[in-house]
Amino acid sequence: MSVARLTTYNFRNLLSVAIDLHPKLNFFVGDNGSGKSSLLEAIFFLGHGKSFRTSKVEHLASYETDNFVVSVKDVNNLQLGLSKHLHTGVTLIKINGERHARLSELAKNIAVQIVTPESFKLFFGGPKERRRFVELGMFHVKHDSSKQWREFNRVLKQRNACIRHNLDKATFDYWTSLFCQLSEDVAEVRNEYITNLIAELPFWLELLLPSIADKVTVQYLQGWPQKKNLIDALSDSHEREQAFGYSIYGAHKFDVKFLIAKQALESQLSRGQQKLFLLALTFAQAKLIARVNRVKPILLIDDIGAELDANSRESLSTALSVLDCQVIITAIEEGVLQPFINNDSVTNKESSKNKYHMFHVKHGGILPVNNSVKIE
Ligand SMILES: Nc1ncnc2c1ncn2[C@@H]1O[C@H](COP(=O)(O)OP(=O)(O)OP(=O)(O)O)[C@@H](O)[C@H]1O
Repeated sequence: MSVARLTTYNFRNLLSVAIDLHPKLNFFVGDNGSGKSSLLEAIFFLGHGKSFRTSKVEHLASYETDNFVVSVKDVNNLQLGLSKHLHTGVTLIKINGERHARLSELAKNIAVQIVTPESFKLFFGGPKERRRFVELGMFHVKHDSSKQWREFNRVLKQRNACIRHNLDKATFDYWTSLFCQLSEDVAEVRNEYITNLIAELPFWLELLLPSIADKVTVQYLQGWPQKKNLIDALSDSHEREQAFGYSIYGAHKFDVKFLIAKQALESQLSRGQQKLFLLALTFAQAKLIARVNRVKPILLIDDIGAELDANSRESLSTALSVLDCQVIITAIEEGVLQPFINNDSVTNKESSKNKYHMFHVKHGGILPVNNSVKIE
């Protein structure tokens, strides 16, 4: 999907927004605290039903308001809307005016990916961000995986309760057996997804980080020792589990490791290079989502100037032109956008006017900049 019109109401500090977006390239420029990330957050919220920076959805409503709305329309007039009423807790999902019960219905029409300065810093630290990244991709590529994942988490909770309360052996064995089976199932689906993702990666690394492209290896760690059955690994670690009070192995403990010439990526690459690596991975995921789901993702890049020098932004601009998705970029200074604005392959060659849309963001208000012409 490519958003033609975005409207928001009572979202963070944004004044009521109703703007027309370019099908490919959009820039939002403004000072710190003007509302740029809030705008990306609104689009992200529509794609995921949650924020990328807080787990408290109530924080998304403008101060002293009780509800907020985000809706979009594409060029074919497909309308998607998501609103939240804080007082009742009700989330309203609408597709072409009709109510739907599940977010997965929205996800069939819209896929949103985001890269922020924080996401790249976290990505190469602990496993939490990498798990979130993989889960996001699987949500769009393997629709049944959400159901399987919910069931897995239900069983994990039961098994953890057995460990914590030291329940009888029969009950414990029952939940352990179910837990192992579901872990194996989840790990298999995930393995297939990660294999497909890794296959897309070299192309984007060649564009963004050519000097290390042929030195990268990616390892999928399933969540328990690779050479052991989960049931054996669990029984060998029974005492440790009891000391911790939760399941120390299983599909929830998966991770993905990135190595450069067999060394951990974070010890080999500079911060800017790590950001380019995460972008390459995000583009690989976007391509996979577009291929399998037949919905082109919308890519949000917050604060494009952070960590990237002019050469890196140049390479990124070339990669974006190949990606062929709608991209929404924020920046504090207009100057950092030059490589994107001047790249003729990124922008529409047929018309020098309809290259991109640029907006200035100020105190929550969003103003289109004149020379970025609206698509009629
Ligand atoms: N629920 C809310 N209602 C109204 N204003 C809010 C709410 N939550 C946050 N704000 C304010 O919204 C402003 C915009 O924040 P936002 O993160 O979107 O800025 P930004 O333009 O991305 O800034 P930066 O360049 O520093 O990242 C901040 O000043 C913040 O205090």
